[in-house]
Amino acid sequence: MPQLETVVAEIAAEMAARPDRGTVATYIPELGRVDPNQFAIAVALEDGSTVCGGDCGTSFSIQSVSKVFTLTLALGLAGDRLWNRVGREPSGSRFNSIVQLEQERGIPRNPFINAGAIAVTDTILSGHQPREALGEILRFLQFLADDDGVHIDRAVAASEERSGFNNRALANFMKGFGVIENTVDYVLGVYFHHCAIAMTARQLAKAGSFLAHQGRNPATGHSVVTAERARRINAIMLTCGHYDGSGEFAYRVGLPGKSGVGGAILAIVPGKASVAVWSPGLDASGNSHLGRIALEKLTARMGWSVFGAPTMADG
Ligand SMILES: NC(=O)CC[C@H](N)C(=O)O
Repeated sequence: MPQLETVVAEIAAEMAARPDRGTVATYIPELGRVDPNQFAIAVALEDGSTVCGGDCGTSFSIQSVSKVFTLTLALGLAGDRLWNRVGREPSGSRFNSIVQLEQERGIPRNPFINAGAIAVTDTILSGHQPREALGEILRFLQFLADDDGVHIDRAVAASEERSGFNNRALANFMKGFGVIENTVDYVLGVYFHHCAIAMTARQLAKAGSFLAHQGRNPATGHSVVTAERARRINAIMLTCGHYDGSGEFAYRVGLPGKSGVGGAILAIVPGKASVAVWSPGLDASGNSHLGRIALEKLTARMGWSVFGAPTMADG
């Protein structure tokens, strides 16, 4: 097996040189200003070390990758009752689609599409002021990354607040079905701000590490969730983490993963590593174009797919 350091350096160099970079999201205007010529990869390992390549110290908007962490918090608060208001099936639809909600009585298909994540945020908000709920989410990420530098990008949050008509439609529609309990504007305020959390690839890889190691963060020694819960979150990441691109991601990369429209992907190699990649240009499903290609190369070269190591016949 090649050395991880060599593979990461090669991938960072290959990605920096590629002309095809995808298209940055513009429906949140502030994200449209990000330079697509950036790429970062960080691999957090069981011994607490992190192997990095590219723009690893640059903060980016984690967007929907935050939904892995809000799901973790909401399961901690509500346990399996959470599944009464959000499903666990892939949607096969775009991340912000509304069509299934009417047919399925306002219950979103899974916690990673926008509707599902808004319902999860509503669960975290219950019994709190919006500011407190947001503080809980931010502190959870700082705790997991073991780094107080994790912060909220207020300009991105304000930009989404101004342009989030689709999410307002989803939240109001669910409120009409009685699925959202709190004031819609409060729920959306917390949702927009947790999507606007900014992290570096190194911080994000470390924050995801508990999912690779049976619920325990190896860098800090903290038990975050039970092994069973970590396994189940990974299962939902594998089946739903890339929206209507989830099948393609499983086929090409073969890892539980969660993407965001800021161009980040968090991918989990169970028992081995937590990997964060970031490149702002997206593919047609709204997932990082080069991020996915980089992960495909990493899993192939390291033999890290959960579906089995490559053989000589793979070439
Ligand atoms: N896929 C994403 O990252 C979507 C998150 C974004 N904040 C939205 O709600 O549209």
